[in-house]
Amino acid sequence: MEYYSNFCYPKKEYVIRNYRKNMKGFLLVLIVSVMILISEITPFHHSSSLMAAVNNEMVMSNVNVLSADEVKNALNQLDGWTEKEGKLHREFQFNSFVEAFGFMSSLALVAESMGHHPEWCNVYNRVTIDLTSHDAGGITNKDLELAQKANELANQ
Ligand SMILES: C[C@H](O)[C@H](O)[C@H]1CNC2=NC(N)=NC(=O)C2=N1
Repeated sequence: MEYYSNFCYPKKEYVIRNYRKNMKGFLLVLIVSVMILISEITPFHHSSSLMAAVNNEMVMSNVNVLSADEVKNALNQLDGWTEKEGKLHREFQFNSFVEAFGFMSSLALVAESMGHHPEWCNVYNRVTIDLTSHDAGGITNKDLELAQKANELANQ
């Protein structure tokens, strides 16, 4: 009975205040949960998956393997690039390792933003690049695009 004396037991107002505080927290959690639930079932959610579908469509439309003639014609516009073992191939030479590596860093960012990555090799001031689209199983427009970007970056 000592334990329940006025001295130890929290005052009535304190209990009520704490209860209200807890209720506030509970309501907040409830509101956030309902908001998450609503966002999952409203068109906002669908529109984001719609955008993903549109993006995917754009990516997919770019992955047709080019014919031998198409590659040959495209190579006429691409300085320094040849076709080697079914891949676009070029060797770049720079004045130093730092320049070569700077070029690779810049092109790496372009490649990442395109979701398309080169096979490449760096020895001191030389960077050898081979481009093919692994998913499509041959050379595609994405390889031409990346080759063009590589030329632009190397000429800067
Ligand atoms: C899922 C991802 O986007 C694909 O695997 C990408 C990644 N980078 C790629 N890079 C290259 N060169 N060819 C691909 O087919 C390829 N596919």
